[in-house]
Order: sequence, then structure tokens, then C-alpha cells
Amino acid sequence: MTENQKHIILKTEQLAIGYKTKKVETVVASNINFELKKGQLIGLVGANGIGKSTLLRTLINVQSRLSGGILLNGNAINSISNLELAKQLSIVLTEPLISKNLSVFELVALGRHPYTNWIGNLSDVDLSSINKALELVNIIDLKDKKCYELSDGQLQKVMIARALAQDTSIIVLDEPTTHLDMYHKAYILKLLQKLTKDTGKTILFSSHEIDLAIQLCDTMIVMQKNKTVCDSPCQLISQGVFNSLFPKDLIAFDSETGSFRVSK
Ligand SMILES: Nc1ncnc2c1ncn2[C@@H]1O[C@H](COP(=O)(O)OP(=O)(O)OP(=O)(O)O)[C@@H](O)[C@H]1O
Repeated sequence: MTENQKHIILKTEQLAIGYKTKKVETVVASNINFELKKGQLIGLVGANGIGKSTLLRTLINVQSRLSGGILLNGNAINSISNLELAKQLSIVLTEPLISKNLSVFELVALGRHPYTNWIGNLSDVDLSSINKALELVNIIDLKDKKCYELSDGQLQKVMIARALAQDTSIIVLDEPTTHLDMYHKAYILKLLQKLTKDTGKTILFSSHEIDLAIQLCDTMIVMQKNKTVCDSPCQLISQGVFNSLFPKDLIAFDSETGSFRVSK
């Protein structure tokens, strides 16, 4: 393995994603090729219905790919056992499925599930990972609160702490800023950026906050009708990728400021 390959956490090769029934195969996107490196913050963007959730579900192995390959830390993702996968990849979904009756500490402790014994006893290592995760996300003072007492922004931080406690090389988040106000959208994405720097983890998130993603991400994956591209925000701007993301009748991308503006 070369030095460069060592730093590649997630890689797709000629990946095609979509839906298959007995009779029909619907391709949502194909020819998806990218490499996500250690310690990077990666934003996945594209118009409504373009296939972001389908791609994320395929990358985390909850949905089958149509063709092509996905390598996680050098191994084909479908060859990795569920337990091993949970030690390498953690997921934060939009709607927390877990009971809000749990305390913040208990919810974050669930992140240790791949490592605990069958009764779920927490070892010193587990306790230290949980406390470190609470500290990294700055929610130590919330640890005894019940999750139903939290605001959406606080709950999102708790879900991120749970993923951090899972101690994986990559964290995947599906639209982590949904339901949040402008300030908290920026807060959560800035927190994700800080976490990549502080922990060396790779963090991939999907979002409609393209302006913020351009400012904060190392790399962006942009899904368009006929192609999916992956590069640094600067390169993508100079290639004019954002100009063709939406119909131009209403909003246009301004490459000077790196943001979208409503057409007058
Ligand atoms: N379970 C499903 N079966 C068949 N087609 C589906 C299914 N889920 C989504 N699709 C279709 O796949 C395409 C991509 O949907 P997807 O939800 O991945 O887009 P998205 O980019 O995440 O959209 P949004 O930004 O609106 O959340 C859409 O055409 C959608 O109708």
C-alpha cells in the first residue's frame, strides 16, 4: 500500500446507485468515483431528488449498490461484517430513532455498543471515550438531562457525540442541519470542521447549505443530473460546477463571493 492509499478512508469505483425491483432497475446516478481522505470534512450537495440520500445509504451499506465498488479502509464494504463496520463507520441520521427518554449520557454511551459485552457493561475505556466525546462537542453540562428536554440544536450535538464515542475513522451525517436556524446551521458545520482537525476523523455530510459547505469543507461531492464530481470547493467554483446546479431563472451562483443570489 502506498503512502497516499493509506490515507484514503472511503473510495468508490465506477459506482452506480439506484433501486431495483424484480422487473425494473432505476439508476439514480452512475460513474461515481471519489476518494475521501483522513481528516477531511466533505460536503455532499445537489438539488432535491438528485440522489444524495440514496448515495449515503449505499455508502453506509444499508442499500445495495447497482454496480461498481465501495472500499472502506481498503476493504470492499460488502465483505465487512456488521460488527466490524460499526467499528469503522458511524452514522447520524436526520431523525434520531433512539428513545428521547434516555439521558444524554446514556444516548452517547450507545455509541460504545460495538465494543461492550452482551450486557452492555461499560469499561474504563468506554467511559473515557464517552467523556471525551461529550467534551469534544462541549455538552458535559447536559449529560444528565433527558433527551426530550433538549432543543433540536442540542440534540444534534448529542447525536454527533454518540458517533464520536463509537470511535470510527469516518462519520457520515445525513442533513445534520435540518430544523436548525441560520446560527445553529453554521455552528454545527463549524463544529464538524473542528472535529476533523481535532480528531483526524473523516466526516461526510449531506446538506442543502451549499454556501456554508463551500466555506468550511476541504472537499465537496456535487451531484448533478448527468455526473457526480468531487474536488475542493475552489476547484469546483473555477470549473463552474455550481453555476449549473439549479435552473437559472431564480437563483444564480456568484463565483466572486462563492454564494448564491436571487435573480432580480
Ligand atoms: N425507496 C425508493 N424507491 C424508489 N425510488 C426512490 C426511493 N427513494 C428515493 N427514490 C428516488 O430516488 C431519487 C433520489 O432520491 P433521494 O432521496 O436520494 O434524493 P435527495 O438528493 O436525497 O433528495 P432531497 O434533497 O430532496 O432529500 C428520487 O428520484 C427519488 O424519487
